[in-house]
Amino acid sequence: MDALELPNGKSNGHVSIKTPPPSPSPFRNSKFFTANLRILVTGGAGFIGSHLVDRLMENEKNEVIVVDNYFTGSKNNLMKWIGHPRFELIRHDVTEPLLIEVDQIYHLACPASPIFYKYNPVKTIKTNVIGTLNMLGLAKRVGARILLTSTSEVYGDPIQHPQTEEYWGNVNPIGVRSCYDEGKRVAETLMFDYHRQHGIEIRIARIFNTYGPRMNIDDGRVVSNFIAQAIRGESLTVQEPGTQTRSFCYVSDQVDGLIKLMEGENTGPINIGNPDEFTMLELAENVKELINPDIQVKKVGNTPDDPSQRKPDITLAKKVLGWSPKVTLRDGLPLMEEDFRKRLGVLKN
Ligand SMILES: NC(=O)c1ccc[n+]([C@@H]2O[C@H](COP(=O)([O-])OP(=O)(O)OC[C@H]3O[C@@H](n4cnc5c(N)ncnc54)[C@H](O)[C@@H]3O)[C@@H](O)[C@H]2O)c1
Ligand SMILES: O=C(O)[C@H]1O[C@H](OP(=O)(O)OP(=O)(O)OC[C@H]2O[C@@H](n3ccc(=O)[nH]c3=O)[C@H](O)[C@@H]2O)[C@H](O)[C@@H](O)[C@@H]1O
Repeated sequence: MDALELPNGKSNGHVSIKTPPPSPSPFRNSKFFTANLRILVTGGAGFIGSHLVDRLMENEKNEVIVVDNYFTGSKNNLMKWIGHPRFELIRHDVTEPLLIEVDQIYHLACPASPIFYKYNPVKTIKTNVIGTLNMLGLAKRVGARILLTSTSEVYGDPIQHPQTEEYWGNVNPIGVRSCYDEGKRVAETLMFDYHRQHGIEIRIARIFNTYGPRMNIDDGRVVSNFIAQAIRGESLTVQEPGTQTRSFCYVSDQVDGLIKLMEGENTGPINIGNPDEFTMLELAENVKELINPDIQVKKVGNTPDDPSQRKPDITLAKKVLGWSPKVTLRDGLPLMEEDFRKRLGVLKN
């Protein structure tokens, strides 16, 4: 007896397939690479985030997903990656939950310049607390390793100088900067509680003042202010007293440190910064000499709770990450000047 043919082309026990199987989905052929790691960068459209994305994308085994709400960041910073098969950009606010499958999370999303984080302080706290909770929840669900970009501001107006990671800080809990520095302190606490309670793999970087190309021209932070002012021929606005100090790290060094921390075995917190310390008056003199010797330096009023001194002790970073910064301020400033001149459309004489 002949095999009985069924409507789907198969037979009742005897093999008799009339039509060939459908060809595989054309999307199968578009998977021409196998990614080893899928990496999420929150705040990846911002200054440090976009430089980090550039470095991560250099590795052909990485797939990078950026989420950003564009509060201080911009698609322009990621233009060269838009449309790349290993890259994805999502407009998303980290204060809302995110469902996604990733292996690593670099959690940078948070306004960083004082004028922007003070603009909507409640939103800054929500970003630091609810945003970090959401990213930790995501890390827990998918088993991803998560790195938080914390800040030297967790040391407040430090009494210990230079600052080691053991120092607990001197922070005003109710001041105008608290949304940021207390927000980051809670974010660090959440990271450690998820680590202890749920075994999440965490990394915490305490970043010290980082500068470089792609900072917003009107970002309000001191290096971008001075460079834009020098190029425009305006006076450099040194906030009083001018003897307060900061230690400036070039962005490529910062990104090296963050990647080493993520790849290494130490949870942190680890200071990532350049220990070369300058007063604001010294910074202004450097900018003047390198960019425009004709400009004036003028003293202007300061804002409350401005830390009077800041310098990282990077012994731990050197020891456990084998990391130390390479770019001096005098080498980094001209690189930033070049970028600012291009964007401002003012060529060097
Ligand atoms: N640059 C520094 O000197 C410095 C120092 C210490 C710590 N940090 C930390 O490093 C990170 C990056 O700083 P940056 O200098 O690149 O600042 P940035 O302002 O250029 O970048 C922050 C990015 O986060 C995005 N963002 C803000 N709130 C968000 C939200 N709710 N949801 C999604 N995206 C959001 C912004 O749009 C922006 O793209 C921040 O977490 C900051 O606190 C920076
Ligand atoms: O590195 C850090 O941990 C933190 O440092 C900075 O905060 P701050 O150091 O106050 O940054 P700036 O606004 O650049 O101010 C630095 C110093 O320059 C002074 N300043 C600022 C602007 C200006 O035009 N002139 C001027 O003298 C300020 O008074 C302050 O003493 C960043 O804003 C934070 O994102 C970051 O977390």
